[in-house]
Amino acid sequence: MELHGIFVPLITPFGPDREVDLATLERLAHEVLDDGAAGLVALGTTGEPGSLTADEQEAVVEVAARVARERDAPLIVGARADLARRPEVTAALSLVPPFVRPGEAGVVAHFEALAGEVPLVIYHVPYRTGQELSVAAIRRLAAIPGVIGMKYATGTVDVLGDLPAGFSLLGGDDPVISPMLAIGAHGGILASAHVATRSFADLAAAWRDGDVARARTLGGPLADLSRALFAEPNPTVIKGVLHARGRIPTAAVRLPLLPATRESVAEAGRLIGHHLQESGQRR
Ligand SMILES: O=C(O)C1=N[C@H](C(=O)O)C[C@H](O)C1
Repeated sequence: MELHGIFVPLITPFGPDREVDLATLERLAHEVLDDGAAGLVALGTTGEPGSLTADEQEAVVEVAARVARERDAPLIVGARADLARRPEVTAALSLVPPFVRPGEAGVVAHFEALAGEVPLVIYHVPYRTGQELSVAAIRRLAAIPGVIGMKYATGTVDVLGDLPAGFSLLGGDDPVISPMLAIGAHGGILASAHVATRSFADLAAAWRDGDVARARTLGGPLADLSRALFAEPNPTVIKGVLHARGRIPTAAVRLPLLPATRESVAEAGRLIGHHLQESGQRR
């Protein structure tokens, strides 16, 4: 199974009392699919899963699964492997074991033991986990039956060479998605794509189709936009912007996150407003 295109890791919208707003979550999920997202991610980092109760996590996955079913869209679920055992779930997003730094052999053994019932997309994000992986280790992981892809977020663009057929490389660092797609990534998991989703989807399509001129035209402005959206811890600025644009009822986040500053939200909002106007998009 190959995963292509742009997956949006959904934020978790909160209401005035910081309660999870499931109706808004459902609308957001439909909106990004309407605008060209290839699929959804529930309970990615962007969804603040560590700040949700077990019941809230289940409710979020329930909503995402309903939308995925209705729209026949792929769904990747992070945070809890048990929630990925649903017919609507395409794969579990499974983090390289954080903090422990088990070494490459340990990481490979971990995923060999984990792979089975639910297809896995490995989330490689060394600046969060503390565990680097060489190209050789990534190739060993890609060869494990049941591992169908990797969300690659090293902060840089690395050439990984030929990976097994059916293994999907998905960029996970928003500002460098264009160069990642240029060197062969199949798509991306991008919180930035909550806004200007159509442009991110077009960027992935342009690189896939070899339309380099179009890809270059889109890649620069989208990198600037992503940098502005990540000026403070994710998803604080994105929530600020979505709120300012009337798409979610509050910009609230839960601790340990604090709301983004007015300046960061204003700067990201300015770039987004400009991009949407230029490209004739509504959101
Ligand atoms: O939620 C995710 O999955 C993502 N997490 C990354 C992060 O917060 O560092 C960013 C990426 O856009 C999606």
